[in-house]
Amino acid sequence: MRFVVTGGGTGGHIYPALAIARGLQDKYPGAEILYVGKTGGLEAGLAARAGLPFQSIPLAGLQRRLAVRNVTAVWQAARGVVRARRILAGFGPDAVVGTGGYVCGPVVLAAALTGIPTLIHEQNALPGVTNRLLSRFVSRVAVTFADAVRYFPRRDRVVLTGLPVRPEILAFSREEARRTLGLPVTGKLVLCFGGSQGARTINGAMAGVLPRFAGRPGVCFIHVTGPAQYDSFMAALSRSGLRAPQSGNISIIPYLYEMPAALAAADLVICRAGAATIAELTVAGLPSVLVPYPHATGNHQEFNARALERQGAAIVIRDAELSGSVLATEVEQLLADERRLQAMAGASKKMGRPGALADITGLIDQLLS
Ligand SMILES: CC(=O)N[C@H]1[C@@H](OP(=O)(O)OP(=O)(O)OC[C@H]2O[C@@H](n3ccc(=O)[nH]c3=O)[C@H](O)[C@@H]2O)O[C@H](CO)[C@@H](O)[C@@H]1O
Repeated sequence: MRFVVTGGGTGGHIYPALAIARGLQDKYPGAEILYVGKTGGLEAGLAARAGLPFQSIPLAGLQRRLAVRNVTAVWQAARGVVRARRILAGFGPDAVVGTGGYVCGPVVLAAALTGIPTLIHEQNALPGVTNRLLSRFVSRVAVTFADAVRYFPRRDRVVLTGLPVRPEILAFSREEARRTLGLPVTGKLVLCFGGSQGARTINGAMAGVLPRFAGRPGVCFIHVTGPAQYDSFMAALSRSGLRAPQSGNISIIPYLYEMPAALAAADLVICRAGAATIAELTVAGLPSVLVPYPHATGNHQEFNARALERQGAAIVIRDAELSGSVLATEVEQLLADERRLQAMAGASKKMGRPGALADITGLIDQLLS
């Protein structure tokens, strides 16, 4: 079997493509997989690290407003389709899978026009432009959120699968996870992080929240600042009397490599609303306070967050309304209300799709027969 996977621009598009590639390799031992990405994109390095051969297409991104650069971009996209057709003719894939980002456009379109079975995966509750355009041509659209379905005109082709999460996320029991992290087995753990870069406003609010909980029995905090903001966060915190990164029940770190263990150990999470983060929260069945990143394209993080809020799985605080006292009040109330926390955890778990990868590779399998 031979497959092409394509998707690029940000990790948010690339990691699901790599997860699907792994799923296809497991399902079809010996399958050959080619990653097609943008020339000079982040995907080239990540595909190489995943051991996948890579071919590239030169492309410029479209500007959202009317711009001269768009003429070049459209011209490059047309040439991209020609280049993609050549790559596909040379490789001869049985199916092509796209996970969003501009590069997906020419590759998936060229495949669809040549009659190769195609599937695209949409990570967010508000679908991206490329996937919306492509949905008219592809064989199947796999979505992460039920809320995304209405944006695709050909609903009969849309299937709710969820977003494939890294398998380690489900590997820990709560006790094992707490031992791994050196935390007490009893008591509540509040985990707080921004996206992979950290979040300035969440850090600002947490500098007000943490001193209120310092030394309080029965609750501990892990706060992840993001690598670039660690020093300024520690400086801000020391002004309120907390100096050490590890003081009693509070632990402050620049980046959390043990995310799977931390999610298994946590009782409440405070974070942004990126699609991968939300897939992980719901697979783990965790209640959350979500602060969507307000500058994400089309404000899609707010759509992601509201999808959880509507099901009772999360509380949403808008970035502009976040402050130390707003967040501290919310956390106090949640920690004091075990029944509410349990109800939110149950709602979150219901939205989780641990079988997302199997469902996606199953859909691809159907397209082959
Ligand atoms: C700023 C922005 O536009 N981000 C977008 C980007 O998300 P991006 O990939 O940046 O962010 P996500 O929230 O989707 O994923 C973050 C990932 O980093 C991990 N992590 C984070 C912090 C840490 O200390 N350790 C750690 O392991 C999380 O567990 C998660 O797996 O693409 C997603 C999918 O299109 C979108 O939904 C997001 O809105």
